[in-house]
Amino acid sequence: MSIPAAEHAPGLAPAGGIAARARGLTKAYGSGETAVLALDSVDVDIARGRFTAVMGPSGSGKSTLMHCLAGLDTVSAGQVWLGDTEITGLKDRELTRLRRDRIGFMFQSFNLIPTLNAVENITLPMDIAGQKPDQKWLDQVIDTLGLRDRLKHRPSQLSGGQQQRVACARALASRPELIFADEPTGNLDSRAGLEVLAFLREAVDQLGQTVVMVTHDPGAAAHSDLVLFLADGRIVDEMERPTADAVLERMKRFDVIRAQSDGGSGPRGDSTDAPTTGTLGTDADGTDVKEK
Ligand SMILES: Nc1ncnc2c1ncn2[C@@H]1O[C@H](COP(=O)(O)OP(=O)(O)OP(=O)(O)O)[C@@H](O)[C@H]1O
Repeated sequence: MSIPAAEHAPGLAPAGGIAARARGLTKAYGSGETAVLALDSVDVDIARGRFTAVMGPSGSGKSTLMHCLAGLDTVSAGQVWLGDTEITGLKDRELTRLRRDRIGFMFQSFNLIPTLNAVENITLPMDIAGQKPDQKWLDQVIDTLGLRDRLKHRPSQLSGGQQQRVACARALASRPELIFADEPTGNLDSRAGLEVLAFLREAVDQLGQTVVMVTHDPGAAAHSDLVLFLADGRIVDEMERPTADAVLERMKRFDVIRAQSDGGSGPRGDSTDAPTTGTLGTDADGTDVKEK
């Protein structure tokens, strides 16, 4: 169930360690009549050691939020911190190093190097950085992800789910402060998607990692501890201990509001990706494959 607004503003952590935070985060694309306000003065805390999902209709600003929090995109106004480091204002070079050393990434397309085998892909970012992996940690990650007997395989010799597990291990290898996953199950069938979600969950529960995942899928969001809901570039709600059904119900309300306000179309994209009951179908806890 949604947390009543009276307790604290949606997106702000009540207590505990903060892995990343933003204040007044604003991102505009373009200028003049074609300008789009992708993020509208967002205040958000990402709690350390938790699994946070970000949901919202298409064009609501989910990817932009992730990119700005991860230092992959510049902001128009406001401030972003990773831990105690303010990243807004860092030079490109410093940002590159910060991303490399302190953040792990997973994307819908697994982004593995086809000519490298699994273990080479996993350690590639650290190799590029000239860092030696902590072998004990690496072993733990590899075993947690069930990749021990696949380490010498190239991506083409692995299933989609296994490839995403390699990408997950690559994101975890340097023991980053924060892992950003953008639709990590978007290219997987529901079984492989479930597997990856379970591993992300384990990364949080057993390895103490912090994960932020953008998703369109209520079933995927149900694996998180907290769902942040974005609409029109703002965090409008949050849900602790989400279930797929509760997330789906919340997403449907965006459809209703949109239908009431603009008849179903607007400047931020002319469709919502809030799933219908049908997309959940057989796997309320699973994932559905979404075209982007
Ligand atoms: N590079 C860009 N140039 C111009 N507008 C952009 C750019 N990137 C995003 N936008 C706009 O900013 C808004 C937010 O986009 P964003 O991709 O963050 O939304 P999203 O919630 O991730 O959408 P989706 O669920 O469809 O992936 C949209 O209106 C989008 O059209």
